[in-house]
Amino acid sequence: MVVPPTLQPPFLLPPTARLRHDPGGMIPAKADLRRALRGRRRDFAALLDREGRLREAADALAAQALPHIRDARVIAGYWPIGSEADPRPLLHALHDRGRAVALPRVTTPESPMTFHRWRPGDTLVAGGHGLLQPADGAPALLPDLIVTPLVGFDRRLMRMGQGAGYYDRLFARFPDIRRIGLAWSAQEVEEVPADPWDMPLHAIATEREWIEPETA
Ligand SMILES: Nc1nc2c(c(=O)[nH]1)N(C=O)[C@@H](CNc1ccc(C(=O)N[C@@H](CCC(=O)O)C(=O)O)cc1)CN2
Ligand SMILES: Nc1ncnc2c1ncn2[C@@H]1O[C@H](COP(=O)(O)OP(=O)(O)OP(=O)(O)O)[C@@H](O)[C@H]1O
Repeated sequence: MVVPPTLQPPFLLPPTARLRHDPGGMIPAKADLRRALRGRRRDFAALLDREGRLREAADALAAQALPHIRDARVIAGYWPIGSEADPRPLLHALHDRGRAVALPRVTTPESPMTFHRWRPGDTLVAGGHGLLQPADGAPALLPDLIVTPLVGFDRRLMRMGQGAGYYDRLFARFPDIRRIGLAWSAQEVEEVPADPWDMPLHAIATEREWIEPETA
């Protein structure tokens, strides 16, 4: 029997968290907000692009994040798709400083995301959703810091991603690994609707600032 994806068990959740907690009838809110925020991110990146400032913004993002994450030894980043905050200058800077850098690889929706070594110039392989991922031969690495792309975030350091659950499941499995979000400043909202399984980030970098609990 083929089980529809929505009925597959969320394996890592405690039984009480399996039913969506939705006291105020908020379930559509998350999907609506995700759509709105993707639109806002696209508009913001398009504006930067029109002004010829995308590279400058990516450099500013790297400058905000680098001082706070350069102590990590193995950093998991991501290869940007669409209008995501561009972490590439940051990944190059980390590599230049002798850090190991890894990129995510996903296969099926159920399989956990894995991380594989990336070095400048490595060939990446097309995955679904426009993703470029490390090739089969790239060695798997266990990061001590994860840099995650965001669709939206708030000052409590709660995040919203693609909604596929890859990062949620990863964070539940490795709660001790530092979780740093990257976003364009335009992706901030007053409050991301949080589900029981959502784990806050330790910090967020935008092209404008570094946001930590003390400064939030
Ligand atoms: N750059 C990047 N790499 C990543 C992720 C990500 O969000 N960004 N992932 C995070 O999980 C994993 C891949 N999973 C993904 C799951 C769903 C969609 C997705 O639904 N994409 C939309 C396009 C969204 C947009 O235009 O912004 C789609 O295909 O319709 C993308 C990636 C690992 N690698
Ligand atoms: N710890 C977990 N174990 C198993 N499934 C999980 C876990 N956490 C979340 N999920 C599932 O992942 C799906 C995506 O959740 P959510 O809408 O919160 O995504 P998100 O906040 O955009 O994050 P992501 O970047 O991980 O996609 C939900 O269907 C949820 O049931």
